[in-house]
Amino acid sequence: MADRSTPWSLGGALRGMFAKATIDDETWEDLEDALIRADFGSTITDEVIEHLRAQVRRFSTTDPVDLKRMLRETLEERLARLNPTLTLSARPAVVLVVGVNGVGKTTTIGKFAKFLTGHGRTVIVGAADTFRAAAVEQLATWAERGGAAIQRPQQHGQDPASVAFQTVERAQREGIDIVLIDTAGRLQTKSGLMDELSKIRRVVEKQTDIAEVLLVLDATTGQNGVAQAEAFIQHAGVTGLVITKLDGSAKGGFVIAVQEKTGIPIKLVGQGEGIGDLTGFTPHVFVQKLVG
Ligand SMILES: Nc1nc2c(ncn2[C@@H]2O[C@H](COP(=O)(O)OP(=O)(O)OP(=O)(O)O)[C@@H](O)[C@H]2O)c(=O)[nH]1
Repeated sequence: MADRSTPWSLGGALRGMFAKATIDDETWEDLEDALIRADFGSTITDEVIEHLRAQVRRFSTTDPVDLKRMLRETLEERLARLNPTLTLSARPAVVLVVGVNGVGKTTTIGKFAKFLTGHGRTVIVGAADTFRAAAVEQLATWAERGGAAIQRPQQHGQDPASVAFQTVERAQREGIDIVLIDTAGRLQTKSGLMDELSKIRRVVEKQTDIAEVLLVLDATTGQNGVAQAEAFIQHAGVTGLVITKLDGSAKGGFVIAVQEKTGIPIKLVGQGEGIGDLTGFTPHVFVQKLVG
């Protein structure tokens, strides 16, 4: 993760508590407040506190430094229950990128392309959000910055599934390693959107397996954003989450809550508007920055 100040860190909220000589009632109240404010949600907060109280009793410690270490271990253990590794070994590996408008899908595709080309992979982006010409142009700009080729719709409003098909076909013909397909975030109806996604899936699956379906979520919207993305979680066969805009969020606990709530692993994290501001997700590194 980029080395910069993290607004989502619990460091400030926990500082007073860990500066004390011993663990007391106030320590537990402060910890609970800090977790709730960071958007862990009440269930995870209660479970974490209960687990830590039991640990503190078990090891008969009164030292806040021990408590801090236990907090890190507990959060890391919870985050590490799911595997954050991207499965991109197929040739080509096809990745569908889904999510509601405005969460940072286009930007994420550009950053992800850059990340992959930086690791020596060749990438093509498919513009399967075909109804907004401006969206195609914006995607083309990001694809170019990421060092990726782009498959554009041949006419306005072309069937998104046919653009996806042509993108995969071109990757197969030209020996391109990774296909990133941008999809629409908003249609008239949710069922229309889900039908469109299933059609893309059906068409592509005739050509090759789909390697990943990545759902992009905006960290600044917290739990509300998860509710908005519910249809994707239910129907789109999501294999991984991308959390964007973590740099502008004070809700570090959202990262843990969202993974537990959806049961889907976080695979990428965006922390800025620059092309280099996307990294893989490493629970150990994340928790170090979260707890301090
Ligand atoms: N600070 C910050 N801003 C981000 C991040 N990712 C995306 N953004 C910004 O969020 C806004 C929306 O990003 P887009 O990539 O256009 O989002 P989209 O989901 O494709 O939206 P539509 O094009 O409307 O479908 C842009 O202003 C981006 O610069 C991030 O990790 N951090």
